[in-house]
Order: sequence, then C-alpha cells, then structure tokens
Amino acid sequence: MTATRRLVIVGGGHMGLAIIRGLLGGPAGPELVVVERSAARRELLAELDGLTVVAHLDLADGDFVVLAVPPQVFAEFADAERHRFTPGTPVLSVMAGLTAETIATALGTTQVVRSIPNTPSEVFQGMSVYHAGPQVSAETTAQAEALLGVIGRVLRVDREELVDDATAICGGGPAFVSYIVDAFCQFAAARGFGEAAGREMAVQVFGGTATLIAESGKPPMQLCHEVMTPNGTTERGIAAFDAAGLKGSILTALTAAAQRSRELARPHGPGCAVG
Ligand SMILES: NC(=O)C1=CN([C@@H]2O[C@H](COP(=O)(O)OP(=O)(O)OC[C@H]3O[C@@H](n4cnc5c(N)ncnc54)[C@H](O)[C@@H]3O)[C@@H](O)[C@H]2O)C=CC1
Ligand SMILES: O=C(O)[C@@H]1CCC=N1
Repeated sequence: MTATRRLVIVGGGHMGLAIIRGLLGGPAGPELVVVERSAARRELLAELDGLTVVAHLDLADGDFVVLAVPPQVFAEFADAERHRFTPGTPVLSVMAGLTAETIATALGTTQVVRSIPNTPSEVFQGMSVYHAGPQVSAETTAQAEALLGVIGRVLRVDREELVDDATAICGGGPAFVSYIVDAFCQFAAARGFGEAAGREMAVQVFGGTATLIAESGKPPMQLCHEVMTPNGTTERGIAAFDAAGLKGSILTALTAAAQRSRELARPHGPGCAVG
C-alpha cells in the first residue's frame, strides 16, 4: 500500500468502524480518514486516535476509497459525489449486493474491487471475500487485498456472484454464530450459572471448537461424531436438532441471506427499501 496517500472510508457505521479499529490496531499505514454524515457518529469516531473524521468527501490523487455506506443510499451518494472520482480512482466496496459494474458506472471509475468483510475484522479475525474483474489493475487489487489482509483472512473469488454467497457465510456469519451463542448463554442462565460464567463457557466452546476444526483438519461431522458417545448425552441432543430440522433451517437462512444480497443488486427494485 506504499502508493496510497490516504485511506478514505465512507461510512463510519458498524462495519466501517470495525475496519477502522482493525486498521488502527495494525501496522502503521497511510493516513486514515472517515467520512461520516451523522454528527452523533462523528462524535464517537472522533474519540479514536489516529483517525481524521470529516463530514464531507474530498478526494485527491493517491487516495484509496473504501465504500461502507448502506447499499440503499449508494445511488444518492454517487449522484452527489461522482464529480470527485476519476476513471482511475481505486475503490474497495464492502457494500452488500451492489455489483462492481453498478458502482463503477455510478462513480465513473473502472477501479472497483467488490468485497464482503465481517465485523471480527475489528479484532484481526475477519474473513473477507473479494472479486476484482479484469478491468481492475494489479495495483488496485494488491492495495485492496493488503487492506483486507491487515484485518483478517482474505479469499479472492473469480466469479463475482460468489460474493453474494459469501455475504451470507462471512458477512452475516458473525450474526448467525452470535445468535446460537446466545442460546447457549440463555440455557446456562436458566440453569443458574451467572452471566459471566455462561458467557465464558459458550465463548470458549465456540472458539475452542473453531480452533480444533482448523488445526485438526478433520471434517466437522467427524468431530461431531467423536463427541457423540454411543447412547450418550450428545447423541440425544443431536437427535433433538435433527427432529427440529436445525441443519435445514441453517441452510434456509443462508440461502435467504444470499438471495437478499442478489436483490440488493437492484437498488430500486421491489423490497429494496432501507430497513
Ligand atoms: N455490519 C456488518 O457486519 C457488515 C456490513 N457490510 C456492509 O457495510 C455497509 C455498512 O453497513 P453497517 O456498517 O452495518 O451500516 P450502518 O448503518 O451501521 O453504517 C452506515 C453508516 O454510513 C453513514 N452514511 C450513510 N450515508 C452516508 C454518506 N452519504 N456519507 C457518509 N456517511 C454516510 C451512516 O450515517 C452510518 O453511520 C453496508 O453496505 C453493508 O452491506 C458488509 C459486511 C458486514
Ligand atoms: O446484513 C447485511 O445486509 C450486512 C451485509 C452482511 C452483514 N451485514
């Protein structure tokens, strides 16, 4: 990223802030600027050392732009700001749904990398998936990959539509996992564990299992069966999952999320209003 003058992040919401926190905690890089239109949000962002917070976009040669506004406001943003972009302005979009072509056409730059990161980027445990088409230069691709690499792991895909599926798996994944962790915490609380103890157990089980899956290289269902002592306690629990169709529900949820990403590609289409 040596060629980059400033990293300009547009949108300092949940995802923008997770990226900013990750970048601020990583090795020294170019000047970091966030453009945020909400005054309350700017106040919160201003508490971070090493970050320049502004209300309005202003671009110069050498700036690398990260778009982290909701997809529903992108068209309005592009209408207001396209005059600041040149055909060579490098852009990394983290917006769900919107295709690189839509973004490139709206802003008048050919240099658009489309990605989907996730909130664990804040603690360097992100999982980002990106696509860079043939019109994107090697330099822009390398800058985008280097940025995402500071905040976690990065996977490049050669078909852009896979970014929609990765949006379900990686982008939304932390929400799906947190939802399940919450159920573990609820059970612990109902059985009389204090909140901290329930949280500690649940987090260590999820983190420990993720590490075990990664380090053992074993298929997840093999590890599942290694826990299921015949006629034991876990077998009873998995039978309850199967009876409730849990795995089917998870597949349905991932499919729905990926479908929503594809819907968001049509920002003015039915069902694409904010909220
Ligand atoms: N939250 C997440 O875990 C993930 C979000 N994303 C994507 O990141 C983007 C942002 O999502 P969130 O951070 O969750 O939303 P958010 O609503 O928390 O943040 C969006 C921020 O953009 C600001 N904003 C809106 N229009 C603006 C403009 N014209 N100029 C400057 N700032 C503007 C808002 O004030 C707000 O602070 C979305 O496109 C979403 O699809 C991608 C991956 C994961
Ligand atoms: O829910 C959303 O639309 C965004 C994209 C992936 C995670 N959050």
